[in-house]
Amino acid sequence: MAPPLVVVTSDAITHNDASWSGTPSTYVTAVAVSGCMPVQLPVIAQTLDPAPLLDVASGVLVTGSRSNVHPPLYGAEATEEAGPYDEARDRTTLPLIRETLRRGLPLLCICRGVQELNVALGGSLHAELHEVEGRNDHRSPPQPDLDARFALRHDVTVARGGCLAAILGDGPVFVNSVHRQGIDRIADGLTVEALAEDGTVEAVSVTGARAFALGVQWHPEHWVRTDPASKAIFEAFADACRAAQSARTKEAA
Ligand SMILES: N[C@@H](CCC(=O)NCCCC(=O)O)C(=O)O
Repeated sequence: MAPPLVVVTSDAITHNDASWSGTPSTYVTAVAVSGCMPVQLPVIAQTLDPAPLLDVASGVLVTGSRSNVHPPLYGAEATEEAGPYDEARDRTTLPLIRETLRRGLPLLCICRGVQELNVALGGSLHAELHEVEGRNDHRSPPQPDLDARFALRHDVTVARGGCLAAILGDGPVFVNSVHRQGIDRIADGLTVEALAEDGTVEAVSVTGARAFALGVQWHPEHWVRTDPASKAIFEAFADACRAAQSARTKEAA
């Protein structure tokens, strides 16, 4: 059987003075090394309806990005300081998340992706997490060495008996941290799956989802080949995508 198709989100970027749509290769590579075929959903000025792609896909990966979710989408003010923004991405990913869940397709959301998941379902974000009383600074110092920027840096506590515990076990997990924003008001349809020691929500699942539906604030894609927890998350997602593909094949028979 051909590998399951996994939709991977993109960002609106500028490259060689032109508008491009793209995503870091680490996300595409993590999907591929997990045995699935990544298919990038482009972000352009005209909002694309993902339905034709979701009709043949077996999963969706919503990637991280330096850009921030546009604050009016969760009732906050779009100040210049709270940017950069990527409204074209927001217009693409929020409906994509809701449609993926409606169809019961596997969904993995990473960093900006978990923030989009929370906003798509009605939650809100802290724009500057490090300025919130009692919270740590979850940013990674900007540096050209990606392995240093995405180095594993702090423990998160996995909620006992939850979806993430079924993948990683109940103990602490050592993760990286490359985010300035974080979940504030958690959407009604989400269950907390992991917390940082300062109370920051580090992972959620979609309550009662028909398939794998997990969001993590850290970046398992970066260490998918070498870090057991990172690999386990992508393997569990890929297994869910293979199951979705098999179910679609049986339905079509
Ligand atoms: N912009 C959001 C989400 C952060 C995120 O997805 N980080 C990915 C890596 C960004 C980089 O390459 O620096 C936030 O800041 O919370």
